[in-house]
Amino acid sequence: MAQYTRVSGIVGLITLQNPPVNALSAAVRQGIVDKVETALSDPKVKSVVICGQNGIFCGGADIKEFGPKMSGPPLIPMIHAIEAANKPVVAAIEGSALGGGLELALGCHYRIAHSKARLGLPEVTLGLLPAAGGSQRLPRLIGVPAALDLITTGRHVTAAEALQLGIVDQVTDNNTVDAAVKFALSVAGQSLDARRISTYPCPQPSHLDALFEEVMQKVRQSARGAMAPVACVQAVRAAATLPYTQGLEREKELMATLFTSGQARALQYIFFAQRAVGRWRMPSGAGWDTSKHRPVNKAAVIGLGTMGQGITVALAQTGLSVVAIETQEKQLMKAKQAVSSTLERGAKRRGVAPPLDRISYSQNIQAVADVDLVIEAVFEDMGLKMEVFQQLSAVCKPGTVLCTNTSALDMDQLASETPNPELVVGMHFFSPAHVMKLLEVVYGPRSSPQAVATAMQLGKKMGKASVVVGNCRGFVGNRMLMPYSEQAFFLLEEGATPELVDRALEEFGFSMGLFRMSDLAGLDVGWRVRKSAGLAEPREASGQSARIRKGYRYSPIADLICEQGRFGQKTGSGWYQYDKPGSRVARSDPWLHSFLEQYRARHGLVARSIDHQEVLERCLYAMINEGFRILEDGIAAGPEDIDVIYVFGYGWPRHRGGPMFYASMVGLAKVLERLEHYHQAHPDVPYLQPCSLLKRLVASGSPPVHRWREVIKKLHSQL
Ligand SMILES: C/C=C(\C)C(=O)SCCNC(=O)CCNC(=O)[C@H](O)C(C)(C)COP(=O)(O)OP(=O)(O)OC[C@H]1O[C@@H](n2cnc3c(N)ncnc32)[C@H](O)[C@@H]1OP(=O)(O)O
Repeated sequence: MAQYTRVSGIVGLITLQNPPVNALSAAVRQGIVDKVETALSDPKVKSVVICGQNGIFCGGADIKEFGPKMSGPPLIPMIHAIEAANKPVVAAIEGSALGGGLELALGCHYRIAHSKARLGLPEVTLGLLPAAGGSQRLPRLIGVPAALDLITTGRHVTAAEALQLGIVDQVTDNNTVDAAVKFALSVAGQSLDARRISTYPCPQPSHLDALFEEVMQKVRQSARGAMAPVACVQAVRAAATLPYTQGLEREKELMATLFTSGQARALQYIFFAQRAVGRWRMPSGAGWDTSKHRPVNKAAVIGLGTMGQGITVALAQTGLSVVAIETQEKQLMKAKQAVSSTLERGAKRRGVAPPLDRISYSQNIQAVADVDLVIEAVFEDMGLKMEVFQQLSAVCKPGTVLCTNTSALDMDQLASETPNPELVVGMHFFSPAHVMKLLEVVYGPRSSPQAVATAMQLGKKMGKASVVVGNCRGFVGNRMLMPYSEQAFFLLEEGATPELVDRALEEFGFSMGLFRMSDLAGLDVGWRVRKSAGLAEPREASGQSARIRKGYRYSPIADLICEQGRFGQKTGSGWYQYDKPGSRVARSDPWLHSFLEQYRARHGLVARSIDHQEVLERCLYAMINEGFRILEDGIAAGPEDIDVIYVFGYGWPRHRGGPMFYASMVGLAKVLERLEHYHQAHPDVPYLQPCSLLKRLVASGSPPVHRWREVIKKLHSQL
């Protein structure tokens, strides 16, 4: 797992070999220990180069091997032995040097990087800290503020930034190993006293306490209950205040708490889930490995409202030629200006030229005649979308993939408007589309695997976490949102306030509670959907029937709020009040509280005290229950798909791994028991009735989340 050769007569070359990313598995660590010993004991060898095979230095510790019983040589003494060597050791960094990979490089005496290499300590994103000496060496090398930034965010830096920070000694555009060998020859025999980072004093910034206090506050605010970023700050503080060996002890102590934590498990699960969703499969059996995508060089966006503008920006930033269509001249001009200034701002941030000339604007749909793929993003109205699809079918060249950016409409109905329904898929972007990472790629019964593969490939190119889902009302994300918000409305009827519900959800880790989020998104959107579904009809002001639809419990509270013209932030009031329309600071609203009291009185409801636990159980377990139904219906292929959707698109706290992973951590039997309890109390709420897949999983001993697919497969084969 590590190869050793002697090059240029006196340089020992150690090559890490563990495809695809040369992760530091037990075998690789053993290989490094053995080959370093060989090199150091060979009198002909005067210096050593460490590199990785296939153009990547090292992706860090092998995450798949993490567990209670770790075998193989530990990293800390291995890296220490390299640093203590009496012959210069040079790291030749190509591709990535991440986590343990960078820590290994920091143990070397010199670091040469290729100009395209990326370096970083992303352990925090896996619920860990750089505990192979990284939290102690990096601040000694580049100073406390820069080390805090890298370690608490886990961000990867380019070779150029690494050079500027002082992480690497040289950057090359040529063959990195050749450059490192040349460098190793030049430093052979030189003193290494000044090259061992662990012996450096840690640079002391002025106002050390204030700096740490400020960073800790920032981290606590953005981490929302995540432990790792806090531990990272504590570890760097140890580097700044303690001698190296004591700092290392502190690093070890902090890591011990993180390593076995549920948060680390959740974050590592999400790391693999994000990659697993790329291996998509449709119920027909066709999937990522059997379906070839069509090349997309030119795409069109139809409809330049907020969503269409965001999609246009995202496509242009990906390097595609884009035809942007908007029939209303005034809106076209407004959109052109908005798209251009977003592209200019983004380009300025990245220090590149804005890709303005990649976009052509038109009011005429004929302009899409030669594009490879179209994304329709007009107003959420089936009649309008059908009209657009009919026009597209007449205009587009044969084979053009037609995508609809609907969040809830039936994409199969749209497909039926075209002579080639196999070319139609949904691409559900999230607003703002150039920022939000999630993309739901929706297939209907007639969508071809090639059309799905094309949309998935485009999503990947755009840097989206793209998830393939089946066609149903709300797909996965919005479908699960229905029971979640319904429970929140019921809780208001029973005595809660928006503030109480939001506080419980935010303490759980959501970036925003449901009511604050709804105010931001706009309450009128849901109102329009409920009206078109025949739910939000004007009814008697009081009496049971006002709170019943189709025989089930319904809360008209949100409809009544909308009837008052309270659509959220944009109108200056919704579930909260705002200083003025468009203002973002939500304030508790006495009007809303007295409205709730009057509402309860009118309907004969007696307010009771509701605690955070009930808020979480009712909102989250109802949502999770729907997640199980989605799996049962085959709309999502596995729990990972649902979890990636929730973490990347709905603000679910990443350190809790997504709703389905969370259910497995809580215990499926407990989730089932609480759902049964609440369903007994509210028998007229179907979302609380435990779904049969959940019962089946509990009956089969609540297997871990990665084994649910087996149970689902068995269930489907019996249907
Ligand atoms: C204590 C803890 C210590 C000392 C650590 O080092 S923790 C690990 C820190 N390292 C990381 O967090 C890096 C994780 N990896 C990546 O960011 C990326 O994989 C990459 C930038 C190194 C390469 O990206 P890319 O080319 O896009 O490839 P993929 O991300 O798709 O990965 C390819 C497959 O390799 C698997 N992989 C990647 N890194 C690791 C790892 N450190 N351990 C185990 N396996 C890893 C990844 O899961 C892909 O495999 P599949 O899931 O597709 O089977």
